[in-house]
Amino acid sequence: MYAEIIIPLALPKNYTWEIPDHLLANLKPGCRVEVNLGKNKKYAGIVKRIHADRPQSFEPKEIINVLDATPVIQPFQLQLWEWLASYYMCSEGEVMAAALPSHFKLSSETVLVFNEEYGEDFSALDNEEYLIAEALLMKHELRLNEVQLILDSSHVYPVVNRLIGKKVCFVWESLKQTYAPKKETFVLLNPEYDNEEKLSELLNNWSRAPKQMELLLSYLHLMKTEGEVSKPDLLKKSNATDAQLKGLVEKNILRTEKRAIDRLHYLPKDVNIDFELSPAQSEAFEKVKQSLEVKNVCLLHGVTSSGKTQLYIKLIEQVIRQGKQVLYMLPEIALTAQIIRRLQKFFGGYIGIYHSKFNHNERVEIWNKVKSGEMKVVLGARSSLFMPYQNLGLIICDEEHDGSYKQQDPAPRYNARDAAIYLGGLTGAKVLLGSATPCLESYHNAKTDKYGLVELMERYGDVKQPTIQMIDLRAVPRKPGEKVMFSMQLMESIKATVARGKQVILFQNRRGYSPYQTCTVCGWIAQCKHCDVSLTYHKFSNKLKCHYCGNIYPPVHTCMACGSDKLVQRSFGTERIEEVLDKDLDGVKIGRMDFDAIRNKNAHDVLIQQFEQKKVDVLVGTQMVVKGLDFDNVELVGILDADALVHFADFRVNERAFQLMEQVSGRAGRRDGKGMVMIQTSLPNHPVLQQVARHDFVGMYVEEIEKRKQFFYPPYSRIIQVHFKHKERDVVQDAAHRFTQSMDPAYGQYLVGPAEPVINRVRNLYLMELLIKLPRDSQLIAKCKQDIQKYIAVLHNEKRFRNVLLVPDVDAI
Ligand SMILES: Nc1ncnc2c1ncn2[C@@H]1O[C@H](COP(=O)(O)OP(=O)(O)OP(=O)(O)O)[C@@H](O)[C@H]1O
Ligand SMILES: [Zn+2]
Repeated sequence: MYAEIIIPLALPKNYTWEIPDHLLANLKPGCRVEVNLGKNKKYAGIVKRIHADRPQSFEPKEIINVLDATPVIQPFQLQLWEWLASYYMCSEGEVMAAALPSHFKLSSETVLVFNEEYGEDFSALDNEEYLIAEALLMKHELRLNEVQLILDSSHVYPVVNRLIGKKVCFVWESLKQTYAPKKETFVLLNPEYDNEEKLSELLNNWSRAPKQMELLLSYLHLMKTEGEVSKPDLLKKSNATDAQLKGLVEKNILRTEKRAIDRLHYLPKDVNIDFELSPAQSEAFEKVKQSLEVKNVCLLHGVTSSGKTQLYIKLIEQVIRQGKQVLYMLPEIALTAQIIRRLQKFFGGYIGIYHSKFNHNERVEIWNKVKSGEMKVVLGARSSLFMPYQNLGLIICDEEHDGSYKQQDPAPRYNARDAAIYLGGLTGAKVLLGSATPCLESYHNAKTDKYGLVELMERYGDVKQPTIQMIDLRAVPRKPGEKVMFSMQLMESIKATVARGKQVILFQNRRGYSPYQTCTVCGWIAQCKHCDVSLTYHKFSNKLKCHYCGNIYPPVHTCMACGSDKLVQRSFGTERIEEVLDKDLDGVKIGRMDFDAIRNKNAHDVLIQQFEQKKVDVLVGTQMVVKGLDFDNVELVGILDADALVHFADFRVNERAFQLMEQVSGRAGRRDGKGMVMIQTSLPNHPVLQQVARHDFVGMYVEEIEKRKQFFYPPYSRIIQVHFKHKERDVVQDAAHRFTQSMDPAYGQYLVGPAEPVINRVRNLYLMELLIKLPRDSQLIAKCKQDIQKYIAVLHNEKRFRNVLLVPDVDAI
């Protein structure tokens, strides 16, 4: 017998291995096996299929070992992988690499790291495990080939697998930045008193220390209302002292525990929904349910602050009461402590968070609990699609328009929203897409009855949509070539808003201090040596940075071309806005939310919390401030440079600009309806700005969809973009033209280009692009994908083009 096995590499096809007789009985699809590839490379691969067809063209090797007694991957997951690989034109191995927590991925290059928490007591280990554990304790980390030297080589993988299972060690993830979760002390009740009888006995027989009793009662109350109790919170709300708490801990009634704030598994498993939907929300809720009875996918188009999240919560409740699981997907950056807390309040310990920035142990723990069915709700970014669900009933894809659902690099370049719909089909789960600004493709699918459509057009609590005011920058005096940062109206409004105790959000989609350093004499612009882009000045670090390749340069004081010192900084980023505000607004607290200020997830959450608690008056930010945040005191939103949003050579430019502006506007006036949005622009009559001014999503849709039809763009066509990269410009250009010629006979009418992109060099590689716009004919699309693969291979056979990188991107955005 033979097995088709997926190994985590970009091989065009899955390889086949022979199954030795003694392993046959234990082998099932979805189990991991240890296999050899080439001379001495070893991998843990996943068995996809067991069959009796001996490969014709090569002599198969034998599987070395079976690592799992039961499958780690279920059939529907294997089907999802297969679909992703074929649809997005990559290998199943690449999907596997993205889908599995590193824990499950072993290869010759794997580094094992000792888990300090395990301690030094190895008495529970067998001989071989003990040998490795000892070596790990001494050396802290070991490569798998070192393990091989210690043990007889045929045993390595199973032993390592057991050690990981016992948490003696874990697999080192080289490229992931480590996420240090914020720790806080939490207070827990000794489980002995979880039982009513015991608890009342304790309380009734209380003799001394009335303060301690009071503290205990506060604890019990907080536990009921909040679901979990942190020490600072408890002491503050009960007006108690540290010593009183210590007393209760010494009596073994309460316990304290230091843990990460977003680890949730200690929460009681309890569903507790204590709010009612408004009439409009109830109507939408019923419609969503009806629609999902007849359709597999429903789009909920609800304006900002209409309470979509509340509606999801009610739906989740129903699904988990039916004993099913729910996946709640959000764009990575929107997965904040704010939304976690909000859901945790209702679903306690039933909810698990799956975040790429959590460490492996936590991720594996959630993986296992989803598999055992203990976890009912998974809140996660796009990779949460890959969890081993048992009984998935519902997938919610919130902010479904968000571009970050599409993975750019590396493969699989999948769109998690679309993959969620496929996953729904495989598992029988219904899919709810939600957004205040759906993407055109989804809205089109809803309008043409492919999806259900439910619209919720009013904000919760009788609150009005924010008023939009255009500020015409052409009327603002300035020096030629200079950009206006603040018009007088905007500055005055900021001051007045803050003076009323209200908060402000300012949006500028550029980080750093200034994106151009230019010479006023000769026009020279500071540029990256490796990329065709101008360098952004960062004042805090006093460096020039390339936002494409990340290279850092010292600041320039004289023009590199003419030597003049007449350099100016044109345009402005968030850092400069913050500086100007700091100078101009006395005593006003400014916060900045962008990639530089928010290096880790923690800083992001801390800033959101400071803003919630009104410790920050004005929040300046990039796209990050746009994503689904719910603040109750924001009155003014300023969009500083709307022109930059509508000036892009891309067919989605208007759709994107509308989404960004409508979403950021939606942060204003969420409680009292007094929200005001000021948009600075020199194009106040631009159609998109007018649509934003009227909150007219449908108007934008009607206008844009017509253009998509006319110019044959999605949703009317399917696009595949082929990227070419090489360090020599003429090689990459010739490669792109040669490739296009080979595609031309069959697909000529669908090809656009090849052409150089606006930024034609990144990281020392010159770029070319070919756009293929195909009719929505699945056979033709499948054939085209095959042909692309074929002609990539043909091109690579030619010596001159051997090292040209060709990357197909299906449904590129
Ligand atoms: N039925 C309700 N009962 C109590 N509070 C509600 C209700 N509906 C909405 N809210 C509150 O109104 C605010 C806005 O709701 P929510 O954040 O769910 O809106 P949203 O539609 O998700 O907005 P956005 O698209 O801007 O993220 C929240 O603070 C929420 O708690
Ligand atoms: Zn660069």
